[in-house]
Amino acid sequence: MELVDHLRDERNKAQFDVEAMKVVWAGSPQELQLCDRMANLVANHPAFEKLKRPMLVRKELFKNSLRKAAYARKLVIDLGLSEEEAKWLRFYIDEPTYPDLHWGMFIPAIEGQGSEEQKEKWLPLSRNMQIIGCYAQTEMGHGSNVQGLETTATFDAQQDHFIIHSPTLTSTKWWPGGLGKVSTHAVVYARLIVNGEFHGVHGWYNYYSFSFFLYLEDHSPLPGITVGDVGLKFGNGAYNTMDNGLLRFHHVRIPRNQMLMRVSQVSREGKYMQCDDVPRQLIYGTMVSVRQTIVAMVSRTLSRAVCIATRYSALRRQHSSSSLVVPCFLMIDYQSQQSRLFPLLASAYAFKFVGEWLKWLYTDVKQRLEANDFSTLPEAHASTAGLKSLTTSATVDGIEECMKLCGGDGYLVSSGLPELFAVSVPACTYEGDNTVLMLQVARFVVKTVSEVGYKEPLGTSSYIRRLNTLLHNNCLVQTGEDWVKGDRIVEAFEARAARMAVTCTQHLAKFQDPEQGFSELSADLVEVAVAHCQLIVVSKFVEKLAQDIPGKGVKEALEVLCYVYALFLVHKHQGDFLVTGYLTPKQASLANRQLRILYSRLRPNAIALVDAFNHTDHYLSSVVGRYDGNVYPNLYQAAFNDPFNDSHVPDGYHQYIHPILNQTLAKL
Ligand SMILES: CCCCCCCC/C=C\CCCC(=O)SCCNC(=O)CCNC(=O)[C@H](O)C(C)(C)COP(=O)(O)OP(=O)(O)OC[C@H]1O[C@@H](n2cnc3c(N)ncnc32)[C@H](O)[C@@H]1OP(=O)(O)O
Ligand SMILES: Cc1cc2nc3c(=O)[nH]c(=O)nc-3n(C[C@H](O)[C@H](O)[C@H](O)COP(=O)(O)OP(=O)(O)OC[C@H]3O[C@@H](n4cnc5c(N)ncnc54)[C@H](O)[C@@H]3O)c2cc1C
Repeated sequence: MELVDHLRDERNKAQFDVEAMKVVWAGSPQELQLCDRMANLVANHPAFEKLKRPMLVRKELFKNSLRKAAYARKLVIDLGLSEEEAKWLRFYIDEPTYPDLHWGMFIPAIEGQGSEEQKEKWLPLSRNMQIIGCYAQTEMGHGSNVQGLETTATFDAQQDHFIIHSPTLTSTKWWPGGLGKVSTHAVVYARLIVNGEFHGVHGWYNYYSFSFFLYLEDHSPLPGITVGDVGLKFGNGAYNTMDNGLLRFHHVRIPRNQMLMRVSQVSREGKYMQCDDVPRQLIYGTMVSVRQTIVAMVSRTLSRAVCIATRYSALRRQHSSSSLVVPCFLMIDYQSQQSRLFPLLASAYAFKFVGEWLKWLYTDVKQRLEANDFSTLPEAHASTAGLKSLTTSATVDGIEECMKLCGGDGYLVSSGLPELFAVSVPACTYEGDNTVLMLQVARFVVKTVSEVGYKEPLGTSSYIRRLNTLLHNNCLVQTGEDWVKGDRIVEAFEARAARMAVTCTQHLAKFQDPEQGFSELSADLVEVAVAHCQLIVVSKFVEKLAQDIPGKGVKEALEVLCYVYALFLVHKHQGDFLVTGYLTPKQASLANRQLRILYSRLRPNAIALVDAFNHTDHYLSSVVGRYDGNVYPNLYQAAFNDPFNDSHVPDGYHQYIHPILNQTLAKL
């Protein structure tokens, strides 16, 4: 049977080489080939079917996800997949499960915080999955406030043991993924006590991680350990495939050598030693690593929602403004639809490129750390924290907007958007609450501004070197066209970030107690951090455009996306640009006018730009976002695939409807 492409006309409008854009999106031809192979492996394997997921009750859902993870492991072994291939395989299976934490946090924690001897012992076992681990940091009473952790690890020199204890209810480990039912081991963060002394009790660094066995061979918990799942979470299916756990210790003994000992050590005699030169922030290193991974991945989540909403918008017709009866307008041709959709499309590309850059930064920092060069750690912390916060918040808001952009059908589970939203929302909280992370960025920016004159700002904060120019030279834009110049755009974002940072730093200086000032000004500080992070994203997009980008029309299409992203932000945050005095109202309105022109330039390329994401229908799992655009018959069929439509007589009909119809309610 011949397949009809309902989006063919839209695809024919493309003004660039879609295959070349696929390479740009993937990062390289090799990455494209790798992702394509893994996506299709998953799409064509019946074990990874996922449409029924939202209909399953928790226990079935969980069993189903264990089955998928086991199949995935089998594929990894049978096909001899590399760790990189296995990572993409998990990604396309598209179901949060314990291996995410095992590979994403447990192993990196041992790599980053274990001594050479410990790594030699535990890493092979972990990589072969002979042990399965999780990352148990958060407690019931202490999430963002890592300094408040209460779990204790008391050294017993006589027996060469640590005694791990949860002294209060609020010290219960709470939330760790994979902990509830599956993990055999955990990296646990605890407060260290040696010879009756808390180490660095007033410092921020008095927490140490320990690797633990949690279970006996029959998978019953070890004596002194209480473990379970925290309970059902938001959304059908969604994150409920993960066993986020709770864990309590009652004076549990573990050998001394299970303390991860790269940052500090406790000797056989009970002597506490900090390793020279190694900053204690390394204890937080696993979080830096995962925040970077989240940024690298989140653009794909947004691209998925945008792909669905763009395809549906390019198919569905509504009435024109002149005739309320004849349906003739494609939704995508409404200016108002474009002004909501296209900035999200541009954001997906922007986040992809900033994610690539962050990966580079993190790789560089990791190499330096291995050589005991810790100089770029503060920038890595600020950039990973800030970009994790910025991109996950924008993505989650973007998915919700895409749902609305599809009208009522976006709200159907079969659109794929509700579950995508539910599974993505916690990214704003896990791995650091987004506001708390922005406050970390603000600390970094304010500190950099305060140190001007005696410490050279580096990397992403190097614009602060030109503080004088940025504070005093206002925008030179005179026409709309002036707004589509890379260096002009970057300068506008630099000036806005610098001016907001300086104003806040000056306000902070008026407080006698800096911490009180920081707390009182925290809402403004978050805005400073957002401005700094948006500058990073815009400047990395502009830098990307300066590279050699092969393929007919590819660079031009990306330029439009870059300016849409930047000018949308100028428009949305025009208050910042105006209040700081950098822009005049006329220049702000020129930016908005130019934005409308850019939307019309983007319009013919819209479908091709989402095709370039190369998403399979399996990954999208959306009736309204299907590649062939054959939406309506499939939407109709999807309704009848719902088990609720198996019968016209639902459970309870005879019991509760008949008495109403027959006027026999009194018998109930
Ligand atoms: C396809 C598969 C992909 C797999 C990916 C896995 C996905 C898994 C999904 C979910 C997993 C979720 C896991 C978790 O949620 S784990 C728990 C995460 N918890 C948090 O993130 C807690 C957030 N809180 C903190 O990070 C900290 O408490 C804090 C906010 C940073 C504050 O800490 P503290 O009060 O101790 O510190 P100060 O503010 O006083 O800062 C002191 C100085 O240290 C610097 N600093 C802080 N953090 C770091 C860091 N991480 N790295 C480097 N430096 C750091 C800070 O800047 C200060 O420096 P200064 O120079 O100013 O003294
Ligand atoms: C799905 C999911 C998976 C998770 N997986 C893991 C895991 O594998 N391992 C693990 O250890 N943890 C895990 N967590 C826990 C997660 O890291 C914490 O939820 C997160 O760090 C936030 O902490 P909290 O929940 O205590 O929120 P809180 O810190 O209580 O924050 C609540 C509110 O207070 C505000 N707030 C808090 N502190 C400040 C401040 N200093 N200044 C201004 N505002 C503030 C926040 O902005 C937020 O609005 C997971 C959480 C979820 C939801």
